[in-house]
Parts: sequence; structure tokens; C-alpha cells
Amino acid sequence: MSHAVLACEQMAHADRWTIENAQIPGTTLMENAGAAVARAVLERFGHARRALVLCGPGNNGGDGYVAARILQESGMSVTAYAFGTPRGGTDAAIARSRYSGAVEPPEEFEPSRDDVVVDAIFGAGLTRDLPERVLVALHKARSATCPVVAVDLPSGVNGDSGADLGGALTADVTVTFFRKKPGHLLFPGRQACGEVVVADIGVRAEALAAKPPVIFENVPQLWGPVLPKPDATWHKYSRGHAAVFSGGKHATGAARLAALAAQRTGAGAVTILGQPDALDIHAAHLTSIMLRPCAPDDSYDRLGELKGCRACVLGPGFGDFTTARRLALSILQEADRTGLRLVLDADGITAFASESKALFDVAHAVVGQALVLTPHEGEFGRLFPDLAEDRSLSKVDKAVAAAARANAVVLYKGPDTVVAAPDGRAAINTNATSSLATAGSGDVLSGVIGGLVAQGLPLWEAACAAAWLHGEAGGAAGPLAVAEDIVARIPVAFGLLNQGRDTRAPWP
Ligand SMILES: NC(=O)C1=CN([C@@H]2O[C@H](COP(=O)(O)OP(=O)(O)OC[C@H]3O[C@@H](n4cnc5c(N)ncnc54)[C@H](O)[C@@H]3O)[C@@H](O)[C@H]2O)[C@@H](O)CC1
Ligand SMILES: [K+]
Repeated sequence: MSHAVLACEQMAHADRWTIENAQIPGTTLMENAGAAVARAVLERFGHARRALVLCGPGNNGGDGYVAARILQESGMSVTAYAFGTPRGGTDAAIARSRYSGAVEPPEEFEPSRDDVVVDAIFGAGLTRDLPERVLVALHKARSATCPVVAVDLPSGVNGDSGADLGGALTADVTVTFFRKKPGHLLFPGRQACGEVVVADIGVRAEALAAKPPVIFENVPQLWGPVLPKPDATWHKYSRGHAAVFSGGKHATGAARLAALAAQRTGAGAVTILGQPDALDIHAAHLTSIMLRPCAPDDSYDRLGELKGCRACVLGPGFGDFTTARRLALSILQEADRTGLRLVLDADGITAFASESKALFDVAHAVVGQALVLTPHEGEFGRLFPDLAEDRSLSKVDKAVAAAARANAVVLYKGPDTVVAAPDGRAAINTNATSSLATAGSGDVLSGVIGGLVAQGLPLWEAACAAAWLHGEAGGAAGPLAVAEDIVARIPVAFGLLNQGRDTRAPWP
């Protein structure tokens, strides 16, 4: 089972490689693809009055003609609609010629709610906005409220970015081939795809050997092997010590959530650093978390308390941008000597809005990496305005470019959080629920990352694991969860891992 995600260009390469090196004809791949689509239709909507198959001019349409033929052979009433004609001699033309049923022009397409529509107009080859007659047909299908099975992608969704070039249907099922593409996992594409079925059509995994995939769905297999294994000889500091910087006395809650989350994630010791009046408030709420004073003009070398600490979280509720910059820069300047890693979140990110170069310069001076950035969309735009505005880039492209520029692991938040590393790896998170959209949820996430980094996880794996655990904890806390509930469910998320109960592996 693979959790790799392929760009459309890599998928086309894998198709070509299989045809040329494994001597599997393109028509065979297309037969297998069409058969997988037909199977999905019959399994889920075999009771439909008619199957109406919308076929484009390329290979996506070719898959549609194969599916139409097999559905007809199975006894369903089938009509195909031709949106263009396959070029002579192509696999799609051959598939078209093997289908002997009715082929109508698009104008004849009149779906009803008892039909099932197979959308095989455009897939990975979509290059521009949808033509008017396609838009009209998709509108008719939407109005009919009939079930839709999309071939590879709903027509109009860009396979690399998940962008909707306009008018795509929301499918009940999307049948794709060999591996998922970013467009199946990134919004709005993910929503348009509905359930995604990945079919094996005979494309060979060896096709990827020369250039292994670097984009993944964020599943436990990615980082499970580097999670700490419980050891009877542990003491609290060997389990990892994390620190969290507190905001002022009227903004202490965010640091408390991050600290509690780091503790629930398994850090053996957690310290909150803050000004004395803020620490008084923490003291009234906390028992097992340590409190240490920190003056506004402190920089790393005056923070003796951070010795032995492997991770610190700076930003949640912090408020003071000048101090945030001084602390962040001094922590990174000392990082090679101390081994301390910095999770910079919220106000810690905004503090560098107009001074990002200073942050990136010190982060690049570190041997290896010492920085994790956790921006949501607004914060990402503050730190990387040119990347944020570049409409030619997908969310994965943006996160990867930002990670390289900042020499940081970048966890770009959202319903489709992307975790990117400077070496080009990226994981797309898929288990977040709407319960995570609540005040303090981001503070919990930064605390989970800090807790895992404190236990010695490499930064990218820590951020990927944190996104997944946060998603599971949010799901377990239910739709009306508040941030405290998410913290309380972190052990439940770990329990799913430990008991091997995560059966939602990416491929069936
Ligand atoms: N051997 C292969 O390469 C295989 C490909 N498969 C299928 O092939 C699909 C990709 O096939 P193609 O590369 O032929 O691409 P598509 O079939 O997605 O579309 C390509 C055709 O549509 C035209 N086109 C693109 N955007 C358009 C627009 N907005 N308006 C009008 N015309 C437009 C292109 O010029 C081209 O003629 C996959 O999505 C998958 O369904 C499968 O059959 C498996 C094997
Ligand atoms: K399609």
C-alpha cells in the first residue's frame, strides 16, 4: 500500500514507462481503467435507470468509452455523449470504436435523478477553462441531482493543485489510477472528488524508481517508525523537556494550551516562561507544568531555564513582536550549540512580517534545521507574500518553496494542511474535521509539535505526526469541541496508533 501522491506529469511518466518497459499496451491500461470505473458504477449505482457517460476527446474520454461498453455488456441502459472526437489511431479512438452503443452530441444530454452520470470529459490533461458546452452539460447534471462517478478527476479540477477551473461537479465517487494526485487531497478538489477509489490498472511501481515521489498523504506509516518507544529506564528529562513562552497577564491561555498539549504528547517535562504577573495566573491554573520568569529583554543566553530543553514554542498569545523577534533570532543563533529547536507560531510569525529576511538568514546559518513555522493562510501571506499571491502555484508548491526559502519545516494550516520540508518533501493532511476550527486549536497544534520535537523526532516527521494526532484528537472530541477537549483527546489519538487500530490506510 502506497501513500505516495503523484503530480500529473509523474503519472504520465509512469504510464509511458509501463507501456515502454513492461510491454503493457496503453489500450490495456485503458481497458483496466474503464473496467474499474464500470465496477464502481455497478457496485454503487447498478440500480440506476441509465448510465449516461460524458466522454471527452482524450484518454479520459477513452476510459469513459471502455466503461460505457462494459456497463452495456452488464445489461445497463447506456448512452455516451461525445465532447469532441478522439484523434485517429489513439487508444481513445480504439476504445471509442469498440463501443457499439449510442453516442449522442452533448446537446442531447438530459439527465434525470434516476440516472447515474459518468464524468469522463477531462482528467489529467485539462489545460484551460472548460468550454461552454461542457459547462452546460455539467450544469444539467448538477440540476438533475443524480449520482456522479468521475473518471480520474471531476472535469474542471486541476490534478496538481485541486483548483476548480470553473464548473466541476461534486462527484459521489472518483475513480483514479495507480496513485492519488494532489488534486484529490487539496481543496476544493478534495470536496469535488467525493470518495476516492484508487484502482490498480497495471502501472508498474518500478516506474517511480528513478525519481521517487516526494509528496505523500499524511498517514502514520510516514512517521510512525520514528515515534519514541516506551522504555523502562526513562526519567522525566530523558522523555524530553519542552518550553513554551507565555503572553502577558491578559493573554496566558494560549501558552497554557500549548504547554498542556506538549505534556499530553509525551514530553516528560514542560516549562512555561513568562513575566511574573503572567506566571501568577498560570500558577492558579497549573499543577505539573513548571513556571520560570523571563524578562522582556531576555534573549537565549539569559534563559538558563532552557538548558536541556530540546524544543520551545514561541508565539501563541505572545503579543510583543519586538521580544518575539529577539528571542527567536537568539534561539536560532545558538541552535547548533544547544540543540534547541524552535516552533514559531501565531504572533511569533507575524512579528517577522516585515523582517522575514532576518529570520530566514539565521535559520539558514544553522547546520541542519532548527525551525518549524506553522502559518495559517493569513500568516503565510505575511511571511511569503509573493508565494501566497502566485496563482500558478498549488498549496503544496507554496509550502515547499516557503520551506526552502526559510530553511524551515513549514506546516501550512487549513482543512488540507500541508507539511513541507526544505528538501522538497511534503505531506498533505487528510483527517482534519471541522471541530478543529475553534479558538486555541492552533495553540494546541504547536504544543503537540513542541512535545514531539522535545522527544527527539526530526522536525518534518514531528510536524506531520502532530497534524495527524491533532486531527484525530479533534475528531474524537466531537463537533462541539473546544480546545481543551482536543488536548484531552490526544491520548485517544495515540491509542489508535498504539493499538494498530488505524485502519483507514490510504488505499483499499
Ligand atoms: N496511458 C495513459 O496515459 C492512461 C491515461 N489514462 C487516462 O487518461 C487521462 C489523461 O489523458 P489525456 O492526457 O489525453 O488528457 P484528457 O483526456 O484529460 O484531456 C486531453 C484532451 O483534452 C484537450 N483539452 C484539455 N483541456 C481542455 C479544455 N479546457 N477545453 C477543451 N479541450 C481541452 C486536450 O487538448 C486533449 O485533447 C487520465 O486522466 C486518465 O483518465 C488512463 O486511460 C490510463 C492510461
Ligand atoms: K473526468
